Amino acid sequence: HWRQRGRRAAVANLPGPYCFPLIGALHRVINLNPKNFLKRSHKYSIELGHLQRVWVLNRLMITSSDVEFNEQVLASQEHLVKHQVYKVLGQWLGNGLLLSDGKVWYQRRKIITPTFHFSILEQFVEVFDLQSNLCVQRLEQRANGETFDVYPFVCLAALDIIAETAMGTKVNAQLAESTPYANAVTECTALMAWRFMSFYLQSELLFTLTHPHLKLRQMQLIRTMHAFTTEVIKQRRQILEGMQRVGAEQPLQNEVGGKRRMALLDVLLQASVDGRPLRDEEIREEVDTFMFEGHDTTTSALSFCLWCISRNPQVQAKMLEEILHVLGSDRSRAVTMRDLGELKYVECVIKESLRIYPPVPLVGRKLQTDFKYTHSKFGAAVIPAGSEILMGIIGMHNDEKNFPDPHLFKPERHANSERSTSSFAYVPFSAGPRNCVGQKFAQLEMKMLLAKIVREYELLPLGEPVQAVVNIVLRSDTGFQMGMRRRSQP
Ligand code: HEM
Repeated sequence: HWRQRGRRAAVANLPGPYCFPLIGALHRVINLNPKNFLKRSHKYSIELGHLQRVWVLNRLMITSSDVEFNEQVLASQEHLVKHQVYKVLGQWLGNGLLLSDGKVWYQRRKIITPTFHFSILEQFVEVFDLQSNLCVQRLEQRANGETFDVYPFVCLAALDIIAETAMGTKVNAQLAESTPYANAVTECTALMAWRFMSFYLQSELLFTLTHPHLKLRQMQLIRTMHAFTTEVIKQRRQILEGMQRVGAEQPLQNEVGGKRRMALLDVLLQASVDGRPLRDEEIREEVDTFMFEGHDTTTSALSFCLWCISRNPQVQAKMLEEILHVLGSDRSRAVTMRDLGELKYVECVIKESLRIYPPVPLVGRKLQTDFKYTHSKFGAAVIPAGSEILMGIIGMHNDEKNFPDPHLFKPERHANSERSTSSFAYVPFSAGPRNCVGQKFAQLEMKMLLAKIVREYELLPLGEPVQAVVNIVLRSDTGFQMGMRRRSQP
């Protein structure tokens, strides 16, 4: 119902770049790429402030690293539809929780939230423990004091972990005989990350027309992944039905190690919406979403965190002291959920790394209805329906108004969770109704891997510094370079 003139008047209270007739500020977005995105956004933010209106063609974008504004968007129960940029992932993830909206999202969120219950996470800690041991073992080849990139090691560990917990199936990403599925997940993630940051490659049509061979490859990869998850679901459903027929109390048995352990998939198989169970295709969308969201983000988080630790020897020493105190030095003892709960300083280290390098640096919404807000500087106003809102998590986290000396790595900031500013100034997992369902899962997984790696190896400040780039999730253009040396056994 908004006419162009009305839309302009509605946001006239906000600053923004000069907009040419018809094209608007196209010049500002057309040559954005993963490498220059963060620098440019920072520069624009200094020039014009944290909250801006940007017209591109007839699209109205509100870019905001303004805590007051973002709090109202994130906390809203109404403005939950994702920005269209996420559509790049659509052919792989379908209507999974990350991309869906409306009733589908609401119903699935209700089913999925309890899958991350404490008692289920506790079983996953066993998977974290065993897969982290494997990661530590694989790092041995690099513990020679020479520079290397830790990213591939962490990525495969994260993939193994999410596959085993989400599907109850091993994909052996960390072993030599990795499955085609695991390879397809990593290749497809990289391909989509590349498309994500290009203004025109986000469109499926333009991508197909300009890169037909890559489109074909993308289709092959998606086919491989869908075939695999579909088969896992089918087998798991058969087992479940078989067990239910014989009336077993604990219906599912994990084929690995003979332990009874639920997978996220099992919860989905047993769930129903409006009295009907979820169809295999719907379940597949959720499993695929976990596989993507659950490995790419944690890989980014862990890689940046390890890099920060390697550059801050005092932090590392303090971590080691806590780890040895809580876990001891006996490598054969399994680390439990309770142990992880006691690693308070490690938790602060993770939080600080997520502050400086949030794996999801920005989140976007597309307004379906008008968004009314009030702001201490811009007053009470409305952003018209149809507008796009891009919220810079990384901008808020690195703003000195929210965190003094924002570039300093200071885990102590988080020690006594006192905060002078709004809790919405620190949102690595987003906030409000569409926050991350996997937050607890991710924190436990990270604690386990970091604690085991730091207990075994000293991380050395070798190689180039990280250079953050936005590739769906935050990555580093220079990799995550460091050295490692085995610690003498205490
Ligand atoms: C350090 C690791 C992680 C970070 C920083 C992170 C961050 C986020 C953020 C910021 C969002 C909101 C995205 C948006 O609004 O566009 C989100 C959503 C989501 N995350 Fe995570 N995440 C992490 C790990 C995980 C893991 C391990 C899982 C699954 C096991 C997971 C599953 C999801 C799902 C399903 C959503 C969509 C929720 C919804 O829209 O209702 N995440 N995550």
